[in-house]
Amino acid sequence: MPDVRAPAGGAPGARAPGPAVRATDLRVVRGGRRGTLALDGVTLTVPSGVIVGVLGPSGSGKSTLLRAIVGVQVITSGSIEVLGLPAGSTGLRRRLGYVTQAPSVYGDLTVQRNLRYLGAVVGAPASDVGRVLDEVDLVDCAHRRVDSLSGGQRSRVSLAAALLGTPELLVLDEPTVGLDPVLRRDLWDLFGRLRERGTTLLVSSHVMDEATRCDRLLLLRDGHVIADDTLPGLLARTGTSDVDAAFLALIEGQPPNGRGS
Ligand SMILES: Nc1ncnc2c1ncn2[C@@H]1O[C@H](COP(=O)(O)OP(=O)(O)OP(=O)(O)O)[C@@H](O)[C@H]1O
Repeated sequence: MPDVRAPAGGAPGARAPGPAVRATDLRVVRGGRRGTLALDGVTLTVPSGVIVGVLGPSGSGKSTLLRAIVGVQVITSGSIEVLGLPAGSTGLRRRLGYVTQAPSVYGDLTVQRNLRYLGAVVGAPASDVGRVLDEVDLVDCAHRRVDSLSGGQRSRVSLAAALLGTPELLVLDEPTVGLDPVLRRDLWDLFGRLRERGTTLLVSSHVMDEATRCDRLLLLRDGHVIADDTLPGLLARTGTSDVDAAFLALIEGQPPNGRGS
């Protein structure tokens, strides 16, 4: 299944008041009853109109948190509200864009046909196809089959699909994996432009230096949020000069498994 997304509803510029996401004491067990406690009492608020970086080591719960926010993850307890509605509500389908780590477009169709099809599914105007191709810098690849593209190009097609309909909240799970430094920079520039027009972005990464491009950071470890702060706030609080060092300083103050704060 491609990205579980939804195009923007309402008039341009009409944004939901209040935070984009509010989670309270969220617990998620993955893999059945005897499975893994992937999120363990997560409480957080994501303000609207900002870029929030969701950072943490592999297995810390980043994807699970994003899945819970877009409503594709069964939660065990707690609550999660997105754009003022319970996560997973039908009313959110047209207001969210979600890009997973897995390919989310059809390999045997051209880029343009994918976008036309996915745009029609979410009710985006036909003119959106040209706009999103331009935004992800894939105009020259419009008529190529997706399975002939490089990995980086393919992930930009998925991102283009998520931009169809101008969603209010974009949830991107490790969108820069496998991209070279130039493409990564271009993508972060695009995220900045999207933020300027009022979109809220939640972007997961385990590349800590991408933190410098975010307005706020959520640091996860073993299913816990160990920091929810701006980068300057985080560095000041930990007396460190980069996110890696801040992360280490935070976990050094915790018991094993990060069950401390
Ligand atoms: N389908 C699943 N069944 C059982 N356990 C799972 C499943 N998916 C994830 N988990 C477990 O849930 C925990 C959180 O995983 P999650 O994928 O959310 O982490 P992540 O921070 O996104 O990792 P990565 O950076 O490697 O993608 C991990 O312990 C993982 O092993």
